[in-house]
Amino acid sequence: MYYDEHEHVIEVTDLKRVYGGGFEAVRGISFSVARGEIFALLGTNGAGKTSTVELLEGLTAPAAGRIRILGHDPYRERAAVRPRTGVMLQEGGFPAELTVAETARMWAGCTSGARPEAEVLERVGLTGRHEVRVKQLSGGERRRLDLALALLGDPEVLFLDEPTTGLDAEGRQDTWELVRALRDTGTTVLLTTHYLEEAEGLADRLAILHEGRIAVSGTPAEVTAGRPSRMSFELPDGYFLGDLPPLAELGVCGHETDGRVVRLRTTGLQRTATRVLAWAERTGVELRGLDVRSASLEEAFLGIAREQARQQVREVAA
Ligand SMILES: Nc1ncnc2c1ncn2[C@@H]1O[C@H](COP(=O)(O)OP(=O)(O)OP(=O)(O)O)[C@@H](O)[C@H]1O
Repeated sequence: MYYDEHEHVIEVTDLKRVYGGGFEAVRGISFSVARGEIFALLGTNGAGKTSTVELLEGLTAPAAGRIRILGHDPYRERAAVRPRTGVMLQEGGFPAELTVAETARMWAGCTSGARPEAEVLERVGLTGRHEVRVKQLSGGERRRLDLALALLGDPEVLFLDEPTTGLDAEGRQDTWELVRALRDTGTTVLLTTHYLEEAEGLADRLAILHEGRIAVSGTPAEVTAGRPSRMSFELPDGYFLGDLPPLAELGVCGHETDGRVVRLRTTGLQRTATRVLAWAERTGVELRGLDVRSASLEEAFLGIAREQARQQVREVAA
């Protein structure tokens, strides 16, 4: 694996983006990505992911702050940066009448040092679809074509904006494997995604954006550390939450019930699970749909949204 934590291929400092009318979509964010690292930008809808990625791609100049891609300003020094980067946009927008092969050929014509089209189409699993028109491709196949075009120039830095949206489970796995293989040969990857399991499984480090700011960043383990784990189950007829041992004794820090379904949050999963199961055994009840999961990015994500909502309520009340 090629990974050099000292060589920052992407450096972002105090970045801001302001749209017409003065709306601040990106409000002073900073992060860096090392060579050979996969970095994921996550966030709620409208958090500012696409607005950030567009700045990194040099499509427009920031309102404030500094970006360096491979040591260059991607907007002012576009000619130095562009040939070394690959960009997979959310909507490729290719002519619908062209075939897959024609599209790749056209794109290769605009790409310096392009790899052979057939090789790149094979990498993304589009072999056998060369003569199909773009308009006849499924949504997932279109995403694969978008990815193939981003890879044509054998880029050092790859920007992927929601690369697996529209792909089925197998297509998603294939894309993840390909992205990992690229990373392992030294490609630096910055991706945005709505799928938390994608970031959890793929990213070396990530940042969760919320309303234009980075709410939390780090490795997936760092981001989930300290977040509660979850346990849920269904009680049999005639049993209620109050029949369980006291929640404090179970080490529970939060709970919800919905009829007989009980959801517990805990920072001591082993203790909680052991005591709940011991109670079930003693009482002779079967806990249906038993589900126990460690702290996950989903919990971190929901926690951030909850904290921000509470903050807003406090601000309105003040
Ligand atoms: N051209 C524009 N003019 C004004 N506001 C914009 C423009 N483009 C985006 N915005 C606003 O900026 C904010 C950030 O949008 P952005 O598309 O970057 O978010 P995102 O995190 O990529 O969201 P999503 O997950 O929904 O794609 C949103 O409030 C959006 O409405």
